Amino acid sequence: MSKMASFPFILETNADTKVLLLLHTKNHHHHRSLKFPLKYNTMNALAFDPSETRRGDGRLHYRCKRHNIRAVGKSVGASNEDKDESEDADDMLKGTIEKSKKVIALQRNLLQQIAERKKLFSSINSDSLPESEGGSISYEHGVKSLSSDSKPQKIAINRGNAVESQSGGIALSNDIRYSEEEILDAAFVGKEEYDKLIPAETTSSRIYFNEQLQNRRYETIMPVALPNFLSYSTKTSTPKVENQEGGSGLSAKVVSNEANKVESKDEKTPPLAGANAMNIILVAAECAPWSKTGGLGDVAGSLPKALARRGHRVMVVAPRYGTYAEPQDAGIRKRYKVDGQDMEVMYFQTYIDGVDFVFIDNPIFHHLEKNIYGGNRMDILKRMVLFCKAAVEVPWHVPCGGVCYGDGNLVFIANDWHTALLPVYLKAYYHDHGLMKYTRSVLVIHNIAHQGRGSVDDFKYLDLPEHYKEIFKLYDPVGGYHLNIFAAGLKTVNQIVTVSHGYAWELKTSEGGWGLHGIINDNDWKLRGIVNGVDNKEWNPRFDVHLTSDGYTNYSLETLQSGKRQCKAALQKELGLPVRDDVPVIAFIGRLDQQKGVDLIAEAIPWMMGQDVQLIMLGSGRPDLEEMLRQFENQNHDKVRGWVGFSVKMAHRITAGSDILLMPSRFEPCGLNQLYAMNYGTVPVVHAVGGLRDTVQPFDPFNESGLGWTFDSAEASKLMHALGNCLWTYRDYKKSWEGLQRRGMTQDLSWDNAAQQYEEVLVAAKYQW
Ligand SMILES: Nc1ncnc2c1ncn2[C@@H]1O[C@H](COP(=O)(O)OP(=O)(O)O[C@H]2O[C@H](CO)[C@@H](O)[C@H](O)[C@H]2O)[C@@H](O)[C@H]1O
Repeated sequence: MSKMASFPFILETNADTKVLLLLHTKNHHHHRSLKFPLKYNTMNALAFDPSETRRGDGRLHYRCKRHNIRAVGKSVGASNEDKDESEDADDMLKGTIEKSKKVIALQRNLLQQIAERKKLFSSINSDSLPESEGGSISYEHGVKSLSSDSKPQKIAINRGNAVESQSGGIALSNDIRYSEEEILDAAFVGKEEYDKLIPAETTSSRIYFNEQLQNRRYETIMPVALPNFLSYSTKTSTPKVENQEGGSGLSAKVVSNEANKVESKDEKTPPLAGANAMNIILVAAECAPWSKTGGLGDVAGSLPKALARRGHRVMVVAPRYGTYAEPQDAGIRKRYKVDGQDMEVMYFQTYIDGVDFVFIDNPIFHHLEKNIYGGNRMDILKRMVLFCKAAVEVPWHVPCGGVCYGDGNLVFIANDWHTALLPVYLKAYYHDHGLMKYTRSVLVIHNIAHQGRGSVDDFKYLDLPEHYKEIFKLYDPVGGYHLNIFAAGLKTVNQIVTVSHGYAWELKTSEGGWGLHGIINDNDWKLRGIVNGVDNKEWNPRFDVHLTSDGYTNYSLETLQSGKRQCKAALQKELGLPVRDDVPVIAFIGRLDQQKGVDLIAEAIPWMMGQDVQLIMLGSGRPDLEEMLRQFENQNHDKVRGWVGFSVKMAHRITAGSDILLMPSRFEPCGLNQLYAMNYGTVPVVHAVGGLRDTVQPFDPFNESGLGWTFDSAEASKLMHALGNCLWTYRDYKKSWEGLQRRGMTQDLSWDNAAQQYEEVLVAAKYQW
């Protein structure tokens, strides 16, 4: 040390003086003691407390109370001993610089990987990417190739495994999970530990960081800071980085800024499925927008896209009921036997939003788009036998993007009784013969009320070995033994999902299981409830294409009041109702059958008509209920509109233009309309059952919380009571009403949440034997 200033003092600089610092840091969580050399000019701003400074053992001891730092200083060149220590210090300094460089290189590498993953996501996810990236994008039989001037790369979707980046970044085999402590310690540990922590093949490894770590704010006085690159899909603050050496040519701050840029481009990107990425084929009797009679169509059209966004290779297989614009003939013909008759199928396919849509074509499906489940029992059964037989072989026969999915790392998602034969065929035709060994299946229950029941004799149409008959046989106290397709599917499949937690519970009761509760209880170990999501492209007031004409308008949370008012006026005008902003508009949308509780509305109509309200009902189904709707309108022409039919456009417009959505369902596995309603600032009044109970938290006026009104049993009086309270709040408590609307609109109802949970089920199925 060249000189000591008078106290209190600031350490003065001198070119060849080094200070060996013994650092004791302390915070609420841990004590750390570490040793490393610094050039003393890095700390020349530290004021030391004179009372703590003392001289002894030939070295200078300083203590800084404010920073809780003790310093032991030595002059370089003062003696041999000093020299040794100084050289030690030099070595340590060099070591630290080396480590810093390595960590910065690691950061740069990881940032590249992050950027590539982001691109991969965007390319799967977004149609608008080509413009925003300034590159070009081409779909070539499902292989999406993306080129941009700055960073040419090709992303190929691979057979048998999910996603691979050919530009060398992402893929691969090793899973390394770093805990928070490990990352923090990376800056402190010695070389051996450091090398253990960051293996040489890091660049070809998947690196995961737990969420806590991603969200944490890090500040450290160490020269190397790691944290910002850890925040892949969540926001973090920029860490404080003090890189004194700067020898790498890339400052950590630059690295951090790049990470922020990458992040801000697409903040809501969900995480990749990572090592869980697999091939998924969802098989359903309907798929929106091509075919839809209700919620199943919506789910088949939306869930696969959310799974694809997670990095899975995803296909939807549905029957081709009509002539669709996008899907093209894949040029493949296969024959299947149904009831002893050879039937040839063709395959039409298209690739949209990262999903392969394959439609199975045969004349028995034609002209049924408006009557998917129409015809007699045998007609439906034959359609479903053909459909399931063909669907289970699609991964072999239909090359999507030039490459078939294959049967390794493959999971089928079957839906409701219509496709419950698929897991049975998978087992009987393939697994039992050592084929498709690694293919698994999941069965989703959207509605247990429809089960594919028939006479036991119908078993012969299923084309299965005789010993399979037993799993189809079910005893019914009324009808005796019968054939039950849902029952066989539930027993055979690897995992079962239903569309809400509440319904998962109800299915196990004799009231909710519709005769299948015994089987569901037996298979409880493989049952899970996952609440449906909302397709935020389709059902979003901000982008809704049905709100762009006829006086309607798109709106968002910010423009909720004016936007909704305009939509309400447009709806009243379109339906010929008095255009009044102050009258509450109550809506019902749904299939007209016993399930939806339309009869409860009928009972409540006289009371409702005594109120100053407007009621709009849209539905189709049972002829007697359709007639009832017409009557409501005829008898209350100034207040009621009963639209009989199936109109997607009107469903959207009614959801946007109404104030209240009524869902008095007797049972409701999930219910999508109440979710759509909340997304549009329309307040739901529902029977608290199944998914309705799960998704509509009752309004609490004392705490200004909740999302709508619920009633606890399917009775008209309860409906009136709940609706009465709702109307009262609408009229007299505007602030509370706005709160309800806002809370509804700000929920995250996206499919991404559900997709993540589905992924867990698919993984469970994959590792099930
Ligand atoms: N007349 C009409 N015109 C236009 N659109 C109409 C319509 N009638 C109904 N829809 C639309 O069909 C869908 C109905 O979905 P739901 O989930 O409410 O009921 P559904 O009983 O069909 O579905 C079953 O499967 C879904 C999906 O899992 C579960 O949510 C649900 O509880 C279960 O009963 C909505 O998109 C709705 O707008």
